[in-house]
Amino acid sequence: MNPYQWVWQYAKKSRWQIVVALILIVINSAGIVVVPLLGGLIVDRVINQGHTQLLIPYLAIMLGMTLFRTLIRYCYIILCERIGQNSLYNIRHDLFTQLQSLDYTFFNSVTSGDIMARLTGDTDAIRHFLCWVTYNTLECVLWFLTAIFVMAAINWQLMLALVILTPFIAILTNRMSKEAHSVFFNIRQSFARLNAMVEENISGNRVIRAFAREKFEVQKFEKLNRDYRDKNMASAAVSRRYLPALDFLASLLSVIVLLFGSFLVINHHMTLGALVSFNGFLWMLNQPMRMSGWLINDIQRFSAATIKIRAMLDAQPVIKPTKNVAVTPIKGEVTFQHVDFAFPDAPEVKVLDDINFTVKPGQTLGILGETGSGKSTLMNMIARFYDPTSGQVLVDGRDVRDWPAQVLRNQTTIVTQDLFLFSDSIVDNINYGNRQAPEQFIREMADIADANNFISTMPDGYGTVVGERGVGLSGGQKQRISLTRALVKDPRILILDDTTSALDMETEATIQKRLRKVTRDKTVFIIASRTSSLRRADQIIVLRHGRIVEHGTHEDLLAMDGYYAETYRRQLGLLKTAKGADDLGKA
Ligand SMILES: Nc1ncnc2c1ncn2[C@@H]1O[C@H](COP(=O)(O)OP(=O)(O)OP(=O)(O)O)[C@@H](O)[C@H]1O
Repeated sequence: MNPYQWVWQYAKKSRWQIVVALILIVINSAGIVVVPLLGGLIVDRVINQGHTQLLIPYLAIMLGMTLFRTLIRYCYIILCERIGQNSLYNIRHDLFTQLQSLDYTFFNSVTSGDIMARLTGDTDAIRHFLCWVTYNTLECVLWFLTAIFVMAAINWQLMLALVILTPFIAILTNRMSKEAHSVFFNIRQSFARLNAMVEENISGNRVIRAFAREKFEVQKFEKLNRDYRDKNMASAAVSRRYLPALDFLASLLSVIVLLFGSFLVINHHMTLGALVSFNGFLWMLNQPMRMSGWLINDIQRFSAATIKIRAMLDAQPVIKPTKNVAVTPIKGEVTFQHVDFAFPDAPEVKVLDDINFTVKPGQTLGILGETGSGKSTLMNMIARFYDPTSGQVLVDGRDVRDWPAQVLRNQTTIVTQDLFLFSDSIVDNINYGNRQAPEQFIREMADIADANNFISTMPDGYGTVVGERGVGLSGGQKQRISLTRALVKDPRILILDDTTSALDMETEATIQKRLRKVTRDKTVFIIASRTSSLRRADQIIVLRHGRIVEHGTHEDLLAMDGYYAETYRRQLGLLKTAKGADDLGKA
């Protein structure tokens, strides 16, 4: 499908408006011939033959026609704007809906700046095409054809003299179109890189300030900014090369008309009025030639934009939706059977290697492992954010690929390390997964997560609006709000990925104690680096390089005297030291 067929899918929803706009454009272009024709008649009949009584009617018709055409042009410009905006509304809708259906694999491979470029700059190029380029191109084509037809009717020899230039115009516009295509694609890529950098700079502003790297950031921006400017200059260079030539050819038309036209008038092959009319039509050939360069640029910008937008619309989620499965309530038993996993961009690196375990509803599985050992990836497989490369993940004995993703995700909640809060009120952040949650329930859950106290002391309590990504809250406060949000959703499977790492041990212990009460019938996974958070789990696994190297209860693992036991002893030792120091301080 070429870019025009693709955009037609959206534009055709306004097909009646398009038909009306087309009719109006044709009427307007036909009406354009009246003024030059009357100009010729005024010379021949009023000036040469002395029919002065005709001057006022001719002028009145000229004025009336000009007003009529202005009105008609106004109407189709409005219509084109409407068609363009409506099409764009649907394109944006499809893009955003598609964005929601894409999975982690897509977001791992595209920067948010690039996505933003598609949703803003690229859609604007399409709007400009539909709202402006279309009717201007159509006008140019119609004027050009009408002019050729009418001018040939006035004097075909003179018209033939002008046709000599046509091959040159065709060669120039064709060459310009080809060069402009790659130039605009490069501009588009450069704009996406610039956007991505600015987006990252804004999200990472705290890190930049903390490391005092503002100058470095400015230099980084300057490099991309320069690249963007240079790419735009390259586009200007294409215009510079071709537009003067097109302008020259357009001006050459006047020279040919005056030269050859005067010769025809002098030799009585043409009246002076006919030459005036002919000359009056000349701008209808000139104008399209001059405009063609600009229109080609805009068409190529549109074409480059559609490539990026269509790539996003055509992207397929790696996680395929499940078809025709009976939906039953989830109980929460989770089984991993010989699960291997590698990311698509590094298929040779096994991030998970032969993982096996079963967790029953009501049980808790603790996970310990060095950083990068695969803990978060393992958890992401339960709600099917990734599918195993081999082996099976089962929920209630059924492969997760046979559960509708919506059902699975509704009943599985992950409190991720990357705490994300919307710039909304605290209550709207908390009930994000359960909009109908009663106020009392929200407060109870907030109490369990030890969030109720600090939320109640905030200026507007639960109605307090937090900044973007939770700005204005401490790391521990964000963790507690995220935990409350997960509890309010009341899922069957709860995954806590280092959720209480920012809290002091005492608060963490209190939360864990309260949590046990509400998670009695749930399946809980706790990823933690403190063994104190894991010791009460029914089973604990230790991951190393994606493999389970230890598996059992707290006591089993201590008896094994491996990584867990060593970590436990080290942390206990630290604890004792801290307590000893505390006692010393008190003394
Ligand atoms: N999108 C990705 N593409 C390729 N490799 C990835 C991707 N995400 C993570 N990895 C790699 O997979 C491995 C496991 O990552 P994972 O986030 O699961 O570790 P983790 O044990 O949760 O670490 P941490 O304790 O630091 O959170 C790491 O080596 C990491 O570099």
